[in-house]
Amino acid sequence: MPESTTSRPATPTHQSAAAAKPRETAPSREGSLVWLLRQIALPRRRRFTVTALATLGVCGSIVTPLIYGAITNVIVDGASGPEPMPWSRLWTLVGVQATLFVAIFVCNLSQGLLLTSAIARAVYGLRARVEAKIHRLPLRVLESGSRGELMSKITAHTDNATTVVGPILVSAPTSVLTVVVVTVLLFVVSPLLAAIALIAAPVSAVLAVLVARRARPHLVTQWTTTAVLTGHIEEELSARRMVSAYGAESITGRRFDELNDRLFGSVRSAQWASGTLAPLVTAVNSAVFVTLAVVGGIQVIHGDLSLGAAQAVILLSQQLSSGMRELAAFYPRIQSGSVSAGKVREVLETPEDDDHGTSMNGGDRPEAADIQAMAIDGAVGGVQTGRHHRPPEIDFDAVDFAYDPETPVLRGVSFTIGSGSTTAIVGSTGSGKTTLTRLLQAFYPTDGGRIRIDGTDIRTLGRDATRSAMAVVTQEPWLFTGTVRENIAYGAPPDAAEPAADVTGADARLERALVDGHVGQIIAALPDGLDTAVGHDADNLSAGERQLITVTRAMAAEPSILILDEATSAADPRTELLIQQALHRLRSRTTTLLITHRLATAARADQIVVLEDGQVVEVGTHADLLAADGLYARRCRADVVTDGAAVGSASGSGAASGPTG
Ligand SMILES: Nc1ncnc2c1ncn2[C@@H]1O[C@H](COP(=O)(O)OP(=O)(O)OP(=O)(O)O)[C@@H](O)[C@H]1O
Repeated sequence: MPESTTSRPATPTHQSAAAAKPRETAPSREGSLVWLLRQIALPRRRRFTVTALATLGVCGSIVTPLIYGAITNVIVDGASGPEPMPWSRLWTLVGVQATLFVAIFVCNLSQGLLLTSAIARAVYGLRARVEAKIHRLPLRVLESGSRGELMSKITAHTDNATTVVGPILVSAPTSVLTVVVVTVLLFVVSPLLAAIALIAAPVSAVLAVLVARRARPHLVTQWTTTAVLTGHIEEELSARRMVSAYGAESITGRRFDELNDRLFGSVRSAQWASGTLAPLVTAVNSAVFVTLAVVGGIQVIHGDLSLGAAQAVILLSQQLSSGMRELAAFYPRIQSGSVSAGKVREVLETPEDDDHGTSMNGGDRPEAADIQAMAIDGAVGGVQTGRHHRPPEIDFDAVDFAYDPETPVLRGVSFTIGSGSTTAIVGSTGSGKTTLTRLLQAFYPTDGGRIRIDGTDIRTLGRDATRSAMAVVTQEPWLFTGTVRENIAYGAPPDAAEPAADVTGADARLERALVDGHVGQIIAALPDGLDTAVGHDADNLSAGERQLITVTRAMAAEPSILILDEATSAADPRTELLIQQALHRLRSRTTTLLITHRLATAARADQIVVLEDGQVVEVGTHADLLAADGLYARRCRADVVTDGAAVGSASGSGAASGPTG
């Protein structure tokens, strides 16, 4: 739902690296292509029509040299023989030839159009499947891979893989058909000339294999480097201010140059390798062509062959060589396509979250309808409509978790957040606070223990039902390209079940959130108010403004569970107070998990959980914890010393009195 950005760059771990490797061995080249054709699966009738049209086109083209030959013979006989010129026969042949040209044109054109549109549709579907799959991949897989590589798989590799579909389905079979039929015809017309013409075939095939073998490693390097370069540029753009601040342009520039050089080298080598094929095959064919012309001419002089037949042989041999050239060029293309098909396959065959298969709990997972009913009843909330009656209770029960099996992050964490209450998690850096929120959002399964929402294990609820109840605001607010209004309304979409009927409801939620979020003043100061465009990095807004907009978006969602992870860290104390007051008003409808380093903020929560080194060391209200004089109390005293600001005494606890947030 509204926001689920994580605030920390991914740290690859042993476990995640293993998870990122979807298969031990890369799929075989043939395997990838067969797999790709299965994915593309053009409709049978369309395939049949395209094949029939292509076959007719090829047959028409093959017949034309024979008709040319017949026309030549009629003219030669009519001009030099005793009989007068058979004009009607000549015009008939010319008419047949002209009709054939038109028919070939129509067949080739309609075949090309039908095939192109069918492939474009199939690619559209394939790209959509890859995109949808990305959302179902376990987070570990996404965290461990490079973003550039993933982007390449979704865009460039998907496109490149599908460029081989047309050649596999149509060009290659029609080229084979041309070569076979032309060879047979050549043998019928003149076995000697046919044998000479065929010399080119094995030579071209051997050349194609040798060239493709040389090109393949360069193609692989080209694709891998393109992916790394894309990732590097993306990273450079998103961190451009930091890069400038540290004067690190030369460092990133050097890395860019290095990758650019590598890409240039691999592209040049791949093109050098595959570029030699066409001229080599053409040279072989030219030699064969000259030989045919000489031998055919001698046969005509000796009267062993008519002039028309010799002409037909030469034209047929041209068709033979162009068919073979196409087949030779097909091989490197297949190589490049198969590399890309393998990459796309890797994504689509990566095992998904358990959640999308069977529940870890086996058979006791509720049906979708049950979950919906629970959501409407308020059991798992109803973020989008605010239909829930009672915010849920959340129970962390002996939760263990590790990103990397060697390094436990959470150990036996247990605490309960009462319905409609606010629990603040405090603890040192790296103690596991954000990790707790990620587990609650079902981004990772727990290694031990349970997390329950109103008594139901979230693994039983399923990922989507669990998250549908939540709104999350992190310390690094995520805004998408659009207007401020769209960014806030993202949290309050119309009811999916009745979108038309709920437009007013969504508007009302948006208005309410604007008032509650206290963003009115800020929005009024923006050039176009609510319609101010927000760029990708929201550079035109301050960090505090961005946070305020994301908090407002979360409010517009009217969630039954609200997760605030250092959500107001960039806001000034007055703005923070306003946000806290607004969040306080949500309290009766929302169960809140609040992560903060500001103890003054934590002090106002109903319950404070102190986390140290992945373990709960203290739980209680601000007053309880001060009275216990443990770690929390010591931190409060240290805060007073360092900040000069009192967090609050036991008697003045904000737990019951103040706003939360
Ligand atoms: N995606 C990840 N992969 C591997 N290790 C991670 C990942 N995210 C966090 N960690 C590690 O888990 C531990 C707990 O991190 P977490 O973000 O939960 O701490 P935190 O208490 O929220 O810290 P902070 O107060 O700095 O935000 C840290 O040691 C961190 O390095």
